[in-house]
Amino acid sequence: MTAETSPPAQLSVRNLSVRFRMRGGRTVAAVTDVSFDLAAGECLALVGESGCGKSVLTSALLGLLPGNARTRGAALLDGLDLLTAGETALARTVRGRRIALIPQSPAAHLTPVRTVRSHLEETVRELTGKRGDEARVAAERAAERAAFPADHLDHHPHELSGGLAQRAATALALVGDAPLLIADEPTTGLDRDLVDRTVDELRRHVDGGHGLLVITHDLAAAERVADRVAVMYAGRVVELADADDFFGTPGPRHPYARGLLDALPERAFTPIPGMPPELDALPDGCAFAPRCPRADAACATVPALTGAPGRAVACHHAHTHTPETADA
Ligand SMILES: Nc1ncnc2c1ncn2[C@@H]1O[C@H](COP(=O)(O)OP(=O)(O)OP(=O)(O)O)[C@@H](O)[C@H]1O
Repeated sequence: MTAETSPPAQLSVRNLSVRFRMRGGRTVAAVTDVSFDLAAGECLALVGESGCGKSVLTSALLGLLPGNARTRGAALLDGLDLLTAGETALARTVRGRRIALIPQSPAAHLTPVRTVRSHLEETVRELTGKRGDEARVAAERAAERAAFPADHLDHHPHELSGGLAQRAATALALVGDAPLLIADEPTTGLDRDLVDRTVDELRRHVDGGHGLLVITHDLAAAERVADRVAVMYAGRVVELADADDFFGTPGPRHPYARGLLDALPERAFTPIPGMPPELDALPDGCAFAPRCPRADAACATVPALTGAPGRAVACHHAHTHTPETADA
């Protein structure tokens, strides 16, 4: 898809950076210069190894960063800059209403003394104004969509397995019908059948016109749900690709993204050697260079992300996608 034919962005993130100030003057560069657009009716999957900044990025969008964080850049949601909107606007008009979140640790977001039904009905009342039977039906419908079993609706959070808490969190996020959904590892703790069921429900949500930013380690789930994929490494987006090209032919262009796919058991099952860098001690040039088979002197400078939104890459030695050299 070229920039000219792209649908209008619902969420437009521009040069977003997040820094944490630590004791002793250390700075953690958790997110650096991230830019992407997300349209209504589109799913973007954010993938990358643990600690690369995926959750910090979503916390920044929702105004949920701790006090030692500093942000730069912009994140426009239908024109409202989420980074400068202020806590009152975010709490009253954004969280739950314009952006719903499936959080990474759902059990921690449920109140221990209340049942799942009570959580769901209260959220329905608060976000939609429905009352009584109407609220009950809407709550049960959301539970069903999230594959949360009706006979567990009157259970308390401590009575739920990790997988059930995950599905309760998904139901809660669907209830308000927010135009944008952010799902942070929505399939953790689910077996493969339930992963597929959850992912397919999320896809239906997208096909109904909602935007979805899904963060996942599960590349099979990403392949099933996403229109585009953003690969993060050491706080930066290093590749932004159409999902069909990325998972199929011609495949990823960034050596790190190729390594992620090659590490899958169903592919080459070859792990990427080495470890990601510490985010408070990043190298000067490309952060992937120490692990990269293609690195040379050019990698002493950080490569910019260049190219159309469906095939952008930040690498001095990206794999090329001309018909003759599709595998180069
Ligand atoms: N409050 C904080 N203070 C300092 N550093 C933080 C803070 N929160 C997160 N970080 C650091 O920011 C980096 C990015 O963390 P983040 O949780 O976004 O990674 P992630 O890609 O979501 O990982 P995972 O997939 O394991 O959730 C990590 O190095 C983490 O230690």
